[in-house]
Amino acid sequence: MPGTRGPVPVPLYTNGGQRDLTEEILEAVDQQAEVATSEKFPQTSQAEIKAALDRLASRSMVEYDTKDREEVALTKEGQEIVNEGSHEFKVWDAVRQAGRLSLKDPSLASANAKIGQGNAFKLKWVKKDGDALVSLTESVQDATREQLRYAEENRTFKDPKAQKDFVKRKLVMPQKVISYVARKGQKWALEMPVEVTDLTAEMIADGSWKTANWKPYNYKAEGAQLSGGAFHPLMKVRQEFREIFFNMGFTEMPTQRFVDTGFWNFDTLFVPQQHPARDLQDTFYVSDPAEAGPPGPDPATDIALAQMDDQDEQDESDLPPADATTRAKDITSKLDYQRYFDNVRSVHQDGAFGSIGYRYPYNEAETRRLVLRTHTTAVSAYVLHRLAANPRPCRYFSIDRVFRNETVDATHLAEFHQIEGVIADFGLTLGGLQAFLKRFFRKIGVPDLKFKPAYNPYTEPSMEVYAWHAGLNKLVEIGNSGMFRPEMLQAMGLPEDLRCYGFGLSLERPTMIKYKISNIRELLGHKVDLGFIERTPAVRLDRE
Ligand SMILES: N[C@@H](Cc1ccccc1)C(=O)O
Repeated sequence: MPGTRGPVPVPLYTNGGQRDLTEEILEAVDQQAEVATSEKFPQTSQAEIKAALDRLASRSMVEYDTKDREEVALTKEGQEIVNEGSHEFKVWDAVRQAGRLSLKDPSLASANAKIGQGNAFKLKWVKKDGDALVSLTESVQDATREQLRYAEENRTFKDPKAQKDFVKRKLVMPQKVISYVARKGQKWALEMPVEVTDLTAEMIADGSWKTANWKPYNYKAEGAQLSGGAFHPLMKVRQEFREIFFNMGFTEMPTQRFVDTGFWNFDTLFVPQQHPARDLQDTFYVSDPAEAGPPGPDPATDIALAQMDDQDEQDESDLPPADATTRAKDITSKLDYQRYFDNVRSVHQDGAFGSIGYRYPYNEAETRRLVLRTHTTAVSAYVLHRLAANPRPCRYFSIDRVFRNETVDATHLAEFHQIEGVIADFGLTLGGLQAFLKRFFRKIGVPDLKFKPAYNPYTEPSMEVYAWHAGLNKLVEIGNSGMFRPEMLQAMGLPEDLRCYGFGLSLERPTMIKYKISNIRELLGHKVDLGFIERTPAVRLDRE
């Protein structure tokens, strides 16, 4: 019944009847113009006092200043002297009680007793008499003990020189003490008003929101930590690279096949079957099952590829668009895997397409062996072979895992991510590859490349790509590249004048540089700090 009800009472004060520090501070400030809180609340920690003062200061109820001063606290030894007397006092006391105290007496053996003895001589409290000590006075004034007693009570010395001396003797320790001096603030009140934080329907209806004591918004408060999924830094950098590739007209290759055959991983790329890269020390072989069937189409890859690719073809064709499965099958039907296999064997064994071959007996069993792919070029070979169904200029890329049987150290793991690009076109030249690489690396903020001739079994010429590393002050290798060999492409059934660039680099290297990580195990593996993964911000490659 609006109108019949009075304003909703907004409780002004609260704290459940419990006395707390804020209340005590308010009371103290009410009684005294200025309150030195550390003296007023000697039992309360400075951190608690500060928290209470901050609560009051944020409401302008009090103001406070921070003061720090130096105090001394007794060490264990200093406390002992206060309790029992100084070392020299103890020596004198023992001598006095004994009348004569033999120098060999066990009570004079300790290090402290030696110090005490020396001091007692200096003070003329005792003297040597033959092989014993005798007292020279009936009573003494133990100044060391008195000074320490004063320091215990007052946390300081009367004489600053004495303080220095006592610190040096490790009888007291200096300490910095922070304290606060509080006084009334602009909105002084003896009790903490309740601050309203929620606007309710009632407050709007009865107008009490106008006079309510609103809690000011704290712009300095940090937001609550979000918990939830987070992209791995590698995936963030991968996304940057993907966007660069997409912007440059590349299509992404499906790379879900971590296990591949010797055929696609090595043979199609003319890595000879005896090549050291194929050794157990370098490559992980799968033992169960150890072999695949003969080389042939992989429907999963084909359909994924058809989903992303062949859009241009579709656009140009008069036929209604077919679904990816149909298109994948259509492409497969135009490919002759047996002939391709025979061609690969011929190039290895006897030479073909202008190549003299490696001239060794080709072992078919090696082609079927299952391996964890050692490079994503295995996928590029598969995709290039499919291009033979419809040879045309195209650009493909992939960014995914590869596996190598390497000794794990600060910069190497047994698996890493390879970024790979492939460009097929008619009449490509090596100069064009260099120009492309310069453009590509400029987009990720790496100018001024250097190229060094290199060797890959599947590219000729091949070039390692180097860039100047300002931090290390030297050229560092950042990638590998080349033009795929004609006997590789022609064996696939691609036309003679269709040429192909290939290049690859690791994803880990730019990621480690961007996130300033020097040990790869901070990025991958069981030692990774999940907090780091969760909190790392996205990076931007310095895209053009
Ligand atoms: N596969 C090469 C990269 C590469 C790809 C294509 C052509 C040339 C080189 C590597 O592992 O380093």
